[in-house]
Parts: sequence; C-alpha cells; structure tokens
Amino acid sequence: MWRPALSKTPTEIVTAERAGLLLARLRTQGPLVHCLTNTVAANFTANALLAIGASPAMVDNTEEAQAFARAAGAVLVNLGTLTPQTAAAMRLAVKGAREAGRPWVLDPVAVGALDYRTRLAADLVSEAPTAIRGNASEILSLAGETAQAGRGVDSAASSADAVEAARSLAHATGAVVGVTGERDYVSDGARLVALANGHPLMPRVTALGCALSAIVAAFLAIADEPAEATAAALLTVGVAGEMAADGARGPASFATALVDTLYTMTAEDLEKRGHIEPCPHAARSTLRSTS
Ligand SMILES: Nc1ncnc2c1ncn2[C@@H]1O[C@H](COP(=O)(O)OP(=O)(O)O)[C@@H](O)[C@H]1O
Ligand SMILES: Cc1ncsc1CCOP(=O)(O)O
Ligand SMILES: [Mg+2]
Repeated sequence: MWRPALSKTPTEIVTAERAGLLLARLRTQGPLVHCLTNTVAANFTANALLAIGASPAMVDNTEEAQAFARAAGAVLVNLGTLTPQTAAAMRLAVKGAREAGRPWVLDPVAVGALDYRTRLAADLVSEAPTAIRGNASEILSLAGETAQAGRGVDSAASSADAVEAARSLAHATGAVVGVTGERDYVSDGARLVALANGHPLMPRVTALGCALSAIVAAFLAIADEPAEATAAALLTVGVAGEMAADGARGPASFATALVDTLYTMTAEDLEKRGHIEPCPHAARSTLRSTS
C-alpha cells in the first residue's frame, strides 16, 4: 500500500508524525537502556521506561558497567547522587558505549551548583555524548555561564533564557542538547526547535526530568538521527504530561497517571496535541568549523 513519505524539511528537527513513528518503533523493538542513575530516580525511571516499551537495567558498578554498556541499545549517565564509585562506573560505561558505537545521554543533574559533579561533567562532555538533557541552570552552566546556577537539582533560570546556551553547547560539543522547562528546546548546533507541551505539575514530581533523559536514551537506541530522536522523546513526554494532568488530584496521582499515559498514548495523541515550533531565527547559527 502506498503511504505518504513522512519527510521533514531540511531545517526541521522533528514532526509529530515522525515522533509517532519513532514511538511505535520503540514499542516494537523494546531497546535495552543501561542506566547509571541516581538513587532518587531509579525506580520511577525504570517504570517510565517499561511503560513506554523499553527495557531498563540499572547497572552502576565498575565490574560490569563497561561490558554492559557495550551490549545495551543506549546508555544513560545521570549525575544525581554521584559517588566516587559510581563516577568510576560512569567513565567505564561511557568507554564501553563508545567502543561499541552506542548512543549515550548525559543528564547533568545539579551541575553548576556543586563542584565535584561540575568537574566530572566537564570531563564527560569531552567524551562525545550523543545527547545532553538538562534544565536551564544545568545547560547554562555546561555552556560556561555560571551566573544562574541552580538551587540543588532545580533550575533557577527559565528554559527561554538558556536557548542560546543550548545551541552553543551543541555547536561546541557535537551533542544534541535538550533544555527543558515551561518550554523545551532542542538544538544540534545548527537547527533549533521549541516544544510547547508539558504541565506545571511536572516539576512537582521528583525524578521526572531524570526519567525523561532515560526516555531520550530509549529513542536514541531505535532512531537514526539523534536530534530527531531527542526532540521526539521530549515531545512524547510533554504530551504525556498534559494528558496525565487531566484528572490528576496532585503530584502523586499525576506521577502514577504519567506512567499509565506513557503506556497508553498513541501516535494520534502526538499529532493532535503536539506543539512543535520551528525556530527560523536559528538560521543565524554558524557551521561547526567556524567556531
Ligand atoms: N513549568 C512547566 N510547565 C510545563 N512543563 C514543565 C514545566 N517545568 C518542567 N516541565 C516539563 O517537565 C519535564 C522535566 O523538565 P525539568 O523540570 O526542566 O527537568 P529537571 O526535572 O531535570 O529539572 C520536561 O518534560 C519539561 O517540559
Ligand atoms: C532530588 C534529587 N536529589 C538528587 S538527584 C534528585 C532527583 C532529581 O530529579 P530531577 O532532576 O528529575 O528533578
Ligand atoms: Mg534534572
């Protein structure tokens, strides 16, 4: 049967149709996602990954991390409750992922607010993450702007104020950068897209951003294009957040409804509710070689 090509224009990062297609592929393939994440987020992250159709495994010891990263579909490195032992495992997992050509995601939790993780993050960024997903303060800090460090794990800045930082970080590192908040932005250094879904209950649930970064890893595992995969993951979770908020009584019932929505939502939901705003002014961004 003939089907219309779900193509994008050369300047577009994602369309709702493409995001729906990737969501369906994720559910069919059920990628293994190797998570080195924090003790707050581990359970919620595993449930969110299972709900959307991926297969999570939390393996953060130095004996197994490198070999497991080589076997996984994608790797998540989240600095939330870092220790010297987990930091060593993270370095090994990144090594394994790179050896095997696997995508890996950095979630720089509280980077900028605390020194030890800020130094580790700088090292990890030089190991070519496929994508970096953080809140505005974290992305501003990684991009070298220290004035708006977060208060612990929460952002002190708005994502709109971190758009340029996201683009310059992507441009400088070659990673796709997703900066989240009331609006989410994704850049590969040349292109930029704004995603205007989500709900104010989302930052009222701990580890939601951590689970989002794990879902970015799941999309990267099954996709060909990292920027499209990252934007599709952010769009999916943003739309799921809006849907889950209908009928939620507060943060706890919202968190449960979000996991259920990741399980039930359809490509049609993405097409009906997804707000994708291409940012044409991104054209002023330069080619990597000019920096
Ligand atoms: N004020 C808000 N309104 C709507 N969605 C939000 C808001 N704040 C955060 N989100 C959503 O919550 C998710 C986590 O983002 P964020 O809170 O920035 O990350 P983190 O938990 O790492 O600080 C993203 O999907 C983002 O779009
Ligand atoms: C509360 C807390 N403390 C250390 S990690 C963590 C979870 C942070 O989760 P998120 O970045 O998704 O809000
Ligand atoms: Mg976070």
